[in-house]
Amino acid sequence: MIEVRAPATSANLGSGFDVFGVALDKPADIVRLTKAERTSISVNGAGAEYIPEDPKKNTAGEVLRSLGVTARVEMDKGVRPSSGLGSSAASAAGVAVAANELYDLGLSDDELIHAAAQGEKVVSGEAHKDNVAPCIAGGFTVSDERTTAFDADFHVVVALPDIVISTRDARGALPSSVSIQQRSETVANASHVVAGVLKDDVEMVGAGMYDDVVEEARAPLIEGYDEARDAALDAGATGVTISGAGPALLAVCEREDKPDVAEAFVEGFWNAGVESRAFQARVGDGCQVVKRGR
Ligand SMILES: Nc1ncnc2c1ncn2[C@@H]1O[C@H](COP(=O)(O)OP(=O)(O)OP(=O)(O)O)[C@@H](O)[C@H]1O
Ligand SMILES: N[C@@H](CCO)C(=O)O
Repeated sequence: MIEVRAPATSANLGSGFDVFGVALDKPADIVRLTKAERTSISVNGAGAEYIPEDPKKNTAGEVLRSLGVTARVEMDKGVRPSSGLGSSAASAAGVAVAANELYDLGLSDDELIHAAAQGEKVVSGEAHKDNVAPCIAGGFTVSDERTTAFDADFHVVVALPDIVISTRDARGALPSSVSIQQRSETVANASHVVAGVLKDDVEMVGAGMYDDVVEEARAPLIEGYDEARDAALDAGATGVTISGAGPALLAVCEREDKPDVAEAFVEGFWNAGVESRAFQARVGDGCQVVKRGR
């Protein structure tokens, strides 16, 4: 038996749509794998009632299939599904890491990320890696065919409004083309996110997250987006963006501003008539084996 802690992640960081991601120090899923002749999945915890246990419909089942192994999978969900915090990816990544250990597969991080991304296909129809990569490698990641992981240590606040958005629907809201000017602005902003991570400069990371393509298309799906974003920026956030496909919002800020930013987020949503909760976090590690047994 192998038990793995798989952290929540925040994909995109605004300008890095489908490419950037960060691992968060909380919340996390716990995934337990035991060798078995056929794959079975049981799900408990946050939003378990919305998560299929059929291996063909659960990201975990698809990952095991792509690795060519079978196992009994028990998951305790700490990351609520359809919130924008990489819930489906946490299971996919956790199972990939656990199966690698359980069956001694000897796979590299890049190979595990590729396998975990096959699980994401079950949910959104595409094998994007921007959640599974930081979930496995930790820190800040840049992914296309391969993944580059950077140590990153900055503080964030996450707001979770009482709204449900599926990744599939949020992708359906996107424009099919962008102007050449939007393209160069996005390249500049995304470059500043990477430079900010490398220089440990939260002002630069926050400013670089600005995005007027994906963010503008998705903001109308999140009631209270403008109010919550403006309130968090006024309270000291250096940048605010939709986390993954939403509805969670992610603010980057200095450590000492976290309580004010969290309060401002909740008040901003409240002023728009939307209930929410906010929590303080920081960029953290990827999947960790927490227990080994028989
Ligand atoms: N193991 C799993 N954990 C969570 N959701 C799963 C899992 N397997 C399948 N799903 C389905 O995936 C959907 C949630 O995934 P979705 O990508 O929409 O949200 P998310 O992973 O929380 O957010 P994001 O990718 O935007 O960060 C739900 O419909 C859920 O039933
Ligand atoms: N990059 C993805 C993340 C959600 O899984 C999106 O924004 O659609």
